[in-house]
Amino acid sequence: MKIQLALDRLTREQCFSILEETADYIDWIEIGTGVLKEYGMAIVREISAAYPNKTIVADMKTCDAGRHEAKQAFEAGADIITVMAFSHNKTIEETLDVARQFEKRVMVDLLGVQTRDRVEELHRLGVALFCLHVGKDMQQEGALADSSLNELVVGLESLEVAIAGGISEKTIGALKGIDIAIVGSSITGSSNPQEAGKTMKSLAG
Ligand SMILES: O=C(CO)[C@H](O)[C@H](O)COP(=O)(O)O
Repeated sequence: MKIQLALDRLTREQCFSILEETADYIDWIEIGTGVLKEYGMAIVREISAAYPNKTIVADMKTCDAGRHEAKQAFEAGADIITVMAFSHNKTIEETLDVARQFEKRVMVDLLGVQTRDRVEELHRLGVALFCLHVGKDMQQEGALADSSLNELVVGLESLEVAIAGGISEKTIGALKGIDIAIVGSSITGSSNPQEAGKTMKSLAG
């Protein structure tokens, strides 16, 4: 399983310092939505230039104006952008179209999606990378990401599946059938991000 490190609620300096400590243990770098709102596409340009061998995920959480936002992020160096599952189909189609032009990818964030109907529809539209997601605010009520979320996508062909939502050293080992574990605060909030990243990588297998 790959590790996607989510850089959320951090300054530019903290992002770079954590990346320096953890780069050996992570596969994909996610520039979190809050970091994008603070620093814009400049930080996508900086991180993609500093880490040319990593896959750069810009957590745009796009839900409208898909063509524009996808172009903006891909031009800045993102390899993958996130788009919300509830977006209009036109938004999904346009982001997929731009991704094809740039030879990049779209990850559709299933935050809030509870039934397979929408997932199947998105799959028919050409979505091949999904993120099962328990949001930060849901986590405050005790919800955490686990393999049961996989029911939303199981059986759909030619998919890669990521999962996010409070993944920790205690839970990562039980994530069955998942391709990418998105880990944020368990690493970025640790007093020793390097050690936390190393442990996560070894538990991810
Ligand atoms: O997309 C996100 C929030 O919307 C986060 O990147 C994701 O939840 C991972 O962070 P954490 O491990 O701290 O939950």
